Amino acid sequence: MKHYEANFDGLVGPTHNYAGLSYGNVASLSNARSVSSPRSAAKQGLKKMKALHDMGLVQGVLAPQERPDVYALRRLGFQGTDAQVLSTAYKASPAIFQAVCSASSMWTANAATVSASADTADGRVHFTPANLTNKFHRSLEPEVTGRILQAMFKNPDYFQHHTHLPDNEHFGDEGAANHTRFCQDYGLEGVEMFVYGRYAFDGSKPAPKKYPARQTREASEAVARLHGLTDASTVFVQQNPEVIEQGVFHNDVIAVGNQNVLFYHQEAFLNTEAKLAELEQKLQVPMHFIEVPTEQVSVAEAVKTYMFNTQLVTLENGRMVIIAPTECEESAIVRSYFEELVSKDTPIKEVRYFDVKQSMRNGGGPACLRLRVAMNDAELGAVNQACIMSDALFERLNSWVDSHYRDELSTADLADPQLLVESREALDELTQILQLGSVYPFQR
Ligand SMILES: N=C(N)NCCC[C@H](NC(=O)CCC(=O)O)C(=O)O
Repeated sequence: MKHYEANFDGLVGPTHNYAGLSYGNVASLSNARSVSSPRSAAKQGLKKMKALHDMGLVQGVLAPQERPDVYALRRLGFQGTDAQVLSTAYKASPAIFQAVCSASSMWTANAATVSASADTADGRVHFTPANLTNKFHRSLEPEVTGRILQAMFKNPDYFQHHTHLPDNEHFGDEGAANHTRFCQDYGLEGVEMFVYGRYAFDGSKPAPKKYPARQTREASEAVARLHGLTDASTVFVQQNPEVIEQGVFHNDVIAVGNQNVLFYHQEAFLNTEAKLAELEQKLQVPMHFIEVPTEQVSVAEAVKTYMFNTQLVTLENGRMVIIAPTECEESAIVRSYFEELVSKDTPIKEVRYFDVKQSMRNGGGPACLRLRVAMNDAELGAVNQACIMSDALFERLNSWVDSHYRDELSTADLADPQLLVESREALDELTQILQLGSVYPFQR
């Protein structure tokens, strides 16, 4: 039996825009109101997916959500035809209006937490969509995310889907961005590391004061319980509140792991030494802990370049490759750090740079764009094959983007009622391409 770690990347939606919606996310705030290009954003994402497919990895596609979210506006009391709802909301409350237009579901590292069948009590792959309660625009995602995941991972013999956690900040859950699975091999039992920013029910514990800690310890524990993980196969680690204050709004902005490698910044965690010792002891496999010292790369430089928001993937020959954004190549500090890293005695042997600038401007690097699912042959065979990248699907999706996406979008363009029509036409066709069925509210 073979085992894989598949990456399911979020397809950028037709309303991709920069609205400055994420307090605590430096890039989102500093690029607010810039003009975006949904077409080139979607194509940059597709190029990365195709490149990983060409590297011999299993690559999948996760569909975006329906935006503008007219249903959310109706829940908030805006009435009339869809066009009237959009125009009255835009005039009455542009900030709420922009929030319901965000294409933020593209960052599928926040779509869900996924546990491999080798780790779970019932031997199935478990999925819990993230509730994303900390940001209104992201809290609109979990229901449709759950439906899309169920349409992709349908077979109940292999896949178990949970409802997202209660929609309250006490159980704020941001999904796989704060979760990393370590293992010797993808098919063997691993240890799942859950990283949280604060305790919800204990105010005496450390927490950031300025920027929000989006993930709570209680949420992480609830997901581990739902997935049937044992104490022996989990480690709960708190993020250093000081890095949250510097723009590390998810742990995947400051650390990335794969198999028995953890690549992380010196300041990423609290109680680092004891927690990493616990991880290694539970995994019972020697770990490569690659710690980047502050004196070599500051937290600010790491946040600016997203050197940890990288994908660490294992090729068939066993070599690990870092998939990094071009911002890392453009930084003399980070580029030379990587040059030195690949010459050292660790499994990481190469760095490949990708232009995902359209996503980076909203604080989303290569790692944000993908959801990892470790699977064996039988599980992979049970996945909806229309969602698995191939040369043909790459061509098909590129021409789909060409025929439906705009070249440019400013925040004012979001109020154009035609954008809703275009978006729904695009998504309707997409559900046929990816064979998802009627997952969107407008289709039900
Ligand atoms: N680190 C990971 N895994 N994901 C990145 C998510 C970026 C996203 N940005 C936004 O939602 C900005 C949207 C705007 O400002 O228009 C967020 O902050 O939740």
